[in-house]
Amino acid sequence: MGTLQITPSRILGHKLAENNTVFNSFSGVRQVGFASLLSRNRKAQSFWVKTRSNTEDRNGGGFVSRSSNSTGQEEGLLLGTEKDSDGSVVGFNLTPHSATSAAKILETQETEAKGGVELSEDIETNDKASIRTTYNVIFVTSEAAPYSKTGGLGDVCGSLPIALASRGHRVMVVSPRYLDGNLSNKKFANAVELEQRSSIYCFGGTQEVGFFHEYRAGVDWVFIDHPSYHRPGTPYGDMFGAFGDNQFRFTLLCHAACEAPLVLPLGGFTYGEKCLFLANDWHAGLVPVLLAAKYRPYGVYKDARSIVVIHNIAHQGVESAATYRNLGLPPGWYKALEWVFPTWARTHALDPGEAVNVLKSAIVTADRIVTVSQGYSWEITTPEGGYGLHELLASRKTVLTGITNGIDGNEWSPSTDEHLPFHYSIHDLSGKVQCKIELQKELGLPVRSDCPLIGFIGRLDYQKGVDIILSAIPELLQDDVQFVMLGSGEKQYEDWMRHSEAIYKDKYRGWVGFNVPISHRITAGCDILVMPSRFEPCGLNQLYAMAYGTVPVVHNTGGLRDTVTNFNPFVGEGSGEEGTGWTFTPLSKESFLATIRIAVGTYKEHKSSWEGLMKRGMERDSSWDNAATQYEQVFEWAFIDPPYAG
Ligand SMILES: Nc1ncnc2c1ncn2[C@@H]1O[C@H](COP(=O)(O)OP(=O)(O)O[C@H]2O[C@H](CO)[C@@H](O)[C@H](O)[C@H]2O)[C@@H](O)[C@H]1O
Repeated sequence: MGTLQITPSRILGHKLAENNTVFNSFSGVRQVGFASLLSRNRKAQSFWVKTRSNTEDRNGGGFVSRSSNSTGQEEGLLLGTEKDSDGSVVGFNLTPHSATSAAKILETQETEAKGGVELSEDIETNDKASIRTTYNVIFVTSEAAPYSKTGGLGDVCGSLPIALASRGHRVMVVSPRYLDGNLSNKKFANAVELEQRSSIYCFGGTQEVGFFHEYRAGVDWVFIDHPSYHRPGTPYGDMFGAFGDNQFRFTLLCHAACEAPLVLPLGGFTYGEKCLFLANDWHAGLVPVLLAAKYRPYGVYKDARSIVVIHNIAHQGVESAATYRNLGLPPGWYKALEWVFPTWARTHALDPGEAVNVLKSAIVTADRIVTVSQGYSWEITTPEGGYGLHELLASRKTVLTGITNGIDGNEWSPSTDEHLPFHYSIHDLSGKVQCKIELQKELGLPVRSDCPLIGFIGRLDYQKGVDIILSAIPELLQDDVQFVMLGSGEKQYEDWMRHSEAIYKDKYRGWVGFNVPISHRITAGCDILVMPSRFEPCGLNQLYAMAYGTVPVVHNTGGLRDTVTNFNPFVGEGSGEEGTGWTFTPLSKESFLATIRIAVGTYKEHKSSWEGLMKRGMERDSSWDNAATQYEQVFEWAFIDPPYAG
C-alpha cells in the first residue's frame, strides 16, 4: 500500500490538534480519522498508542512526525505536509509502517521539494494509492451477513463495511446479537464480550446492554446484547408474524449504537465523536434523530454526520403516536417523527391517523440520504414509489444519492464458491453445465443438460412479484423447460409451491425455506433467473446471476433497470451484440411470459448469442470498489455541510 493522502481543496489555516482518536486537521474543512488510518494494523496501532514518541521536523512550515518502537527503530513516517506552488498547505501524507515505503515517501518528498512534479506519478505507480480522506464509519443495521441475514440488507452490511475498511477507513458495524437457539448462534462464537456495559433509558425504564466484539476482515463487528434479541425466529419475527416489540428492540439498537463509538476502546482506543453514522433502513432510523436531539444539545457528536441508507422504503417503522414517549427522545422532537395517515388509510371515522414514523424522522434529520440505485432514488420521489414519503424526499433531492450495490466477490464467485460441486469461469464455462446436472439431481428433476432451467430466489411477497410467476407457470410449463423456486414468506405462496411440485412432477420444484448453499447452487445451475419484482431498490440476485453466467429476465424497474441491459442482437448493423439479459414491461403475465419465451428461444436456437450474453454478464464489474468510491464522495459532501441541528 502506498501513500494515503489527505488533500483538501485549499486550507486557509491549519491546526494539528490531537486527541486520543482523531487529528482535527483542518478548521472546519474536513475531519481525518487518524485512528482509522492505523486500524489496519492493530499491532502497530496499540503499540503506537503506548509508546509513541513523535518528533516534529519543521521545514519551512512543513510538519513531519515519526514514531519509533521500543528498540528504537524507526517504525515509519507518519505525517508530512503537501504544499501548493504558493507554499500553502494543501494536505497531509500518511504513510505505512514499512521502511521501504517510508524511504519511498522520503524520496518522493525530496523530489517534490525539487520540482513537485513526480508526486502524483509516485502515487499512481505505487499500488495505485488513491488520494482520499478517511473516516471513522459506524454502520448501524438490523442484520449483517454472515452473522444474521434475511435478505439483501444483510449482504450489503456484511460486505460494504469490508470494502470501505480495505480502502483505509476505520469501520465499525453495530448490530444485535441474535441468539435463536439454533445453529446460527455459532456465527457469533468468535465475538468476545467486552467489559463495557451501557444503561439506556427508554420505554419508561433503564435497559442494560452488553457489547460483544469481533475484529474480522479489517472491520470491528460489534453486537449489542440484550435479552430481547434472544428468541427463536428471524431478526424480525417468527411463525406467528412480526414480533410485537420490534420498536423496542430497534430503539435499543439505535441508542446502543450511538454509545458504542464513545465508550468501546476497540483495538486500544475509541472511535470518538468525529464519526460518520450510516443508518440502514428504519431499524437504524433513530440514530440521526438521537444525534441531533439527545447528544448535540450537550456538545457531544457536534462534528459527527449521519447518512440514512434506504434499502426498502416500503418498511418505515410506523407505530401509534402514543409510543413516542417510549423512544428516549426529548418531548420537543415529536414533529420529526410525526406522521399522519391519509383519510382513506384510517381505521374509522374518529381515527385522527396520528402515528410516529421512524424512517421519516431519519429522512428529516440525516445529513445525507442514500438509496441503493439511481433508478430507485428517482422512484422514491414519485407518488408511485415513495410510499407516502415522496414529497419529503423530493424536498431533500439535493442530498439524495443513488449508489448501486456491489457484490462480495469472496462469497459470490463461480470459480471459488464453496457451495458449488464444480467451479467455472469466463475462460472455461464447462463447470456450469456440471453444476446444472448436479442441481437437477439434487432437486430430483430429470437430468437434461439441454433443457432450459429457469430459477427464482427471493422473499415470497408482493414486492417480488411472486403472483406474476404463479399466474404464468401453468402456461410456461407447457413448454420444454424446468423451473425451480427457492423462497420463504407468505403462507399462500409457500403452500402453492408445495402443491405445484405434485402437479408438475417433471418440470417444477419449490424449495420452501431460507437456505444459502442452495441459493448459490440455483444461481450457478440455472440458465435463466427471473425477477418480476414490482419494485426493486437494487436487487442482488440479478447481480449474482450475471456473475455466474446465468441470464436474468427482470421487470424494468429500479435497480433491475439500472443493472441489466437488454439483449440486442443487431448492434452495429448485425456485426455485434450487446446486453446481459432481458428487461420487460409492463409487469403482466403476458409480457413476463413473452420475454421468457424469447430468452428460451435464444438459449435453444442461438448458442453463440447465448454464450455472448453469459460472458458479458460475467465480465460486468459488480465489485464493491466502484460503489465504495461513490460512498466516499457522499461522505465528503456530508462533512462539507454543517450537521443537522434541528
Ligand atoms: N429463501 C432464500 N434462501 C437463501 N437466500 C435467499 C432466500 N431468499 C432470498 N435470499 C437471498 O437474500 C438476498 C436478497 O437480496 P435482494 O437484494 O434481492 O432483496 P431484498 O429485498 O432482501 O433486499 C432489499 O435490500 C437490498 C440491499 O440493498 C436491495 O438490493 C433490494 O432491492 C431490497 O429490496 C440475496 O442474497 C438472496 O440470495
